[in-house]
Amino acid sequence: METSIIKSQAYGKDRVRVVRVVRQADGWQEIADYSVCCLLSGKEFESSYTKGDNKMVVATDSQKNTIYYLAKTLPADRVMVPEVFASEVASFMVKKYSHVTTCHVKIITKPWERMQFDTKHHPHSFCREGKETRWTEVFVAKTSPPSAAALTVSINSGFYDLEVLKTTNSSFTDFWRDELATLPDMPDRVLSTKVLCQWKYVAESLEALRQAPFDAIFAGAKRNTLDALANDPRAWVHASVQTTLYIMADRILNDFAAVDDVYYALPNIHYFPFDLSKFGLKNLQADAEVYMPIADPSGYITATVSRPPKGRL
Ligand SMILES: O=c1[nH]c(=O)c2[nH]c(=O)[nH]c2[nH]1
Repeated sequence: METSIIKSQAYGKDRVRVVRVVRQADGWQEIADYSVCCLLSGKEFESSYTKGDNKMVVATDSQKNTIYYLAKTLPADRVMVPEVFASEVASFMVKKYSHVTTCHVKIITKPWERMQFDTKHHPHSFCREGKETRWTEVFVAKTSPPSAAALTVSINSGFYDLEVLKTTNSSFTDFWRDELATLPDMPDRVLSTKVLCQWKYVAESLEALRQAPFDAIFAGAKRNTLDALANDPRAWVHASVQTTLYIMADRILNDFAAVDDVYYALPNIHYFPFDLSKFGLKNLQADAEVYMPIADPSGYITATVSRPPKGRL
């Protein structure tokens, strides 16, 4: 006789690859290319885990079908923005099935960029530039007591794998010194990182959330990340990865009221000047020109940044 209890459960389909094309009469076409994960939870699924009873199980195959069905039947503007499409899928599941209490939808996008020839954008051809990957994660839940009419929603979005490098105007000096510290002060160094940036949206309702400028926020988060790293004129911003991270996040919070907090994970991928003194060559500190990138280990600098409590919207 089994005595264990289910503490939590969620099941569904992962890596549902769906591509939606929007064709305009003048030949201009848009593409959205997604990998979708859809997971359902609810008390009534417990017996499928504990008793071999599948009666309440919405097959993961049906969940996959629903994603394609919605990609076809929803108006294009509810499919082409990943946050909006994820919200549509999640709220559809929660509303359609009375025994589904929460639905979690994650979308990873494939960033096709429109081809450009002599500054002219091509109407229907795209290429993959191999840059960052945009993703979003939506949770829709029935409020308690459960009611299909009232849903709570939360959205996290972000991007990862934005690889950047700068060859000067980054430093790391005046850090804690003790018998375990061997790193010399680095008043100027190569800085390289692979940015993971994610942000949380604030909204009263699904309807209010639909108004958020998701695409502009994604573009702004990326722009602020690059601009803070490359162009911020204040020397202290470049004193460490920590300070640069803080300024990146602060800029996003200042630019976008719909963003509640911003999380960054910035690996500090070390590029150490190679010591060539044995060959009579100066290549350290101010003489550094030849570097050895170190795959492992890397630094790993993270923080979540938000507005101060009273300054929140
Ligand atoms: O920007 C940096 N922050 C650190 O905390 C750190 N630690 C380290 O060894 N190098 C660096 N660089």
